[in-house]
Amino acid sequence: MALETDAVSALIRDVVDFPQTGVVFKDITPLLADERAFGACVEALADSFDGAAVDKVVGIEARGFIVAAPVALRMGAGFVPVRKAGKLPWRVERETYALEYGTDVLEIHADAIAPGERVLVIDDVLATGGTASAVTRLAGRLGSEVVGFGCIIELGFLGGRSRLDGVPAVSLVSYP
Ligand SMILES: O=P(O)(O)OC[C@H]1O[C@H](OP(=O)(O)OP(=O)(O)O)[C@H](O)[C@@H]1O
Ligand SMILES: Nc1ncnc2[nH]cnc12
Repeated sequence: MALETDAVSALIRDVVDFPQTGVVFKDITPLLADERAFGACVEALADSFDGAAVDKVVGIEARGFIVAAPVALRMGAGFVPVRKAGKLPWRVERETYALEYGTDVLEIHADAIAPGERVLVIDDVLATGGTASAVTRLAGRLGSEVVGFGCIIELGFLGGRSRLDGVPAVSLVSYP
């Protein structure tokens, strides 16, 4: 069944000047609260990478976890968390990155993905692409291949797709 994009975008709320002046924040909490629309997004993302032989789905703290974990289960793939600095208990690989409203540090467990495994990265939003490209570098350091990137919302005017180094990217609702 085709995703009803208009119904999904009607459940995304614009919050002006959050978390800082000049940013229009895309709030997905109304979408998450609608099980039909949320489920349709999960299904659409999983279906988009159906033939990609994905071993692991990587999700990014915090909002990315909400989307990536159900996508992983639906695809029959394992889930791997990428977390903000200092949250993971085991040995980590680390990347500093910039995003629309600041800089941050992301970490992944050094043994979370086996060399050669095929990885799908799932997040809620693609904005500048800083987060997605940092995660791609982390996965690459573990010797895995990033075969796709999927998200609910793409802020096209911030150009994030161009930072994905040709990794096939799918977004469900795009703001050009
Ligand atoms: O393409 P970018 O410019 O990197 O922005 C996209 C990222 O920004 C948001 O995360 P944020 O760091 O705000 O964290 P949160 O999920 O904890 O709210 C969003 O969930 C993406 O991960
Ligand atoms: N404008 C925005 N809204 C929601 N999440 C974001 N992550 C980066 N930019 C964002």
